[in-house]
Amino acid sequence: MSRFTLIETPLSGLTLLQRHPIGDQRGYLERLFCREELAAIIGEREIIQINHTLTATAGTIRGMHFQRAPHAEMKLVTCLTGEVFDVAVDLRRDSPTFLHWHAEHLGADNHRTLVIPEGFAHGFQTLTDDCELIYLHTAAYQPEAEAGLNALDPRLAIPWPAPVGDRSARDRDHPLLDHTFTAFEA
Ligand SMILES: Cc1cn([C@H]2C[C@H](O)[C@@H](COP(=O)(O)OP(=O)(O)O[C@H]3O[C@@H](C)C(=O)[C@@H](O)[C@H]3O)O2)c(=O)[nH]c1=O
Repeated sequence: MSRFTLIETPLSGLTLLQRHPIGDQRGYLERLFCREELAAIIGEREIIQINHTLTATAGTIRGMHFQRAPHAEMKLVTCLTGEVFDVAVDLRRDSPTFLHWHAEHLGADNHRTLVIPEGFAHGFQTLTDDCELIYLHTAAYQPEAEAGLNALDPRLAIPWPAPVGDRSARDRDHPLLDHTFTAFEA
């Protein structure tokens, strides 16, 4: 029995997972990750770090973040409590969808995970209070390799669904892309 359906998105390599919980009278059990079932998208990568975040207030935006090469990583992003508008931006040099974004609602109720490969920036807006996300990472955290896009950059024009709430100082300071921008070394 398959625990996941893999759903392609308009951005090649960016995959949505529909998780299939196994329910009974007590509730359910579901897999958040399975190396064997996800081999087609995970390949030889290994999950080497798992992060958990709590975001207290609806409307908060975190991101858009990525790690530069050679520390680029794949992330599997899951929202276990609450609901978020989750966004990935294609930063791959020469990609036909360069700077295009794709968004999915991830939440406790829809059992969906977004698999964000190397070469994408990631961010989200909380749509409920007390959102808890869990991230599975294939590379170690490297603060010196961290980079970001401004979530409110007009060149990205991401239609955040709720009024923009709290953001970290770092995220507010990410510069806007200018007309000379062609690519990050993501
Ligand atoms: C990501 C990370 C942060 N930290 C520290 C740095 C800082 O003191 C504190 C909070 O970090 P940040 O402000 O970067 O947290 P946050 O803004 O939530 O960063 C996250 O944003 C989303 C959009 C992502 O995609 C994640 O990969 C991650 O970049 O935790 C670690 O120690 N290990 C880690 O792996």
